[in-house]
Amino acid sequence: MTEKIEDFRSGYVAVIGRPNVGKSTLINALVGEKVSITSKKPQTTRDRIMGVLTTEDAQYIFVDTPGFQTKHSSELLDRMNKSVKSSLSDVDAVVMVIESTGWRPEDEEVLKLLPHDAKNVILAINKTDEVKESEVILPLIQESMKKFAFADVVPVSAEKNHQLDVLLQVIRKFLPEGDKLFEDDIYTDKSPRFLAAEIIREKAFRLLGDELPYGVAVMIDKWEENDQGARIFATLIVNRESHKGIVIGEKGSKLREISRLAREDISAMLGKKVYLEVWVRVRKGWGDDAAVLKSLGYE
Ligand SMILES: Nc1nc2c(ncn2[C@@H]2O[C@H](COP(=O)(O)OP(=O)(O)OP(=O)(O)O)[C@@H](O)[C@H]2O)c(=O)[nH]1
Repeated sequence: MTEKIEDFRSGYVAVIGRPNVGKSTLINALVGEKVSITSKKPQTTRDRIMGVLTTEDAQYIFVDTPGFQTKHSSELLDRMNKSVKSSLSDVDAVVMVIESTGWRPEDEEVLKLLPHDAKNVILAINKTDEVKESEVILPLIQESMKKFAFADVVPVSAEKNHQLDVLLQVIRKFLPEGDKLFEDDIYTDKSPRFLAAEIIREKAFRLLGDELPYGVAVMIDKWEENDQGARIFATLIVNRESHKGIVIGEKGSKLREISRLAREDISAMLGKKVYLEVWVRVRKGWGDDAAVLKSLGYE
């Protein structure tokens, strides 16, 4: 059978929103693969990570963006904000995410990044599972339309997979007609090395909870891989000497647990055995250090 699917569409979709509104969760739910890292702490998505969803009639290439930061300023945050702006050019559709609990000043800041005459911005009102939908959502939609000429507004719950099909149909209208840009089995443009570093960082965030301030980064020092397995050596970089002890934990217990959980996930990702060694190193104020940022890939 060589029946051609009429009107196949494919294009780029930027997902924007302040930290913690659920951008990563939404992309993960849509793409169905773990492409970006979620955590209860804001600012965990530090880079543009693409997830690709191919359906019968469309291919959606999602560009995740870091949360827009307005409160703090350092070189790192500056670069993150620039990355938000650059991800808005060259995309076919923009999905702006807010929470069902309503507009916050930081959401308004994100809105300011959008060109006023943009016709391709869809508002996704996320976490509808957290509110009484019937009472809250309609007024919120009306309020939102006064703030910006959104092309459409879709209430969703990324976590409960609610209304995501509707969101996809709405996005599809903005994608240009054309063939797939990616093969079906490609779901991320990130190297296993990058994803492994993200996994280690996620485990550190999860295990250390509120003990660990934002200043933590992961570097992969060495990566040896063959058909049977991989040997990976990584360093967790923290801001202060006192943070080092927190990450290591009593008799090394925290660091061991971080390594164990990360090893399981990396092994599942690579589909082979993994030996993982994680070290902790102190780097004062790495958030402002251009050289370190560059080595971590934040150009
Ligand atoms: N109840 C509920 N929680 C959600 C939903 N979507 C996301 N969350 C939670 O909200 C928190 C933040 O989600 P993320 O996906 O990390 O948010 P983000 O916008 O990518 O955050 P940054 O990476 O900091 O920019 C996590 O604890 C999610 O589990 C939802 O639909 N319902």
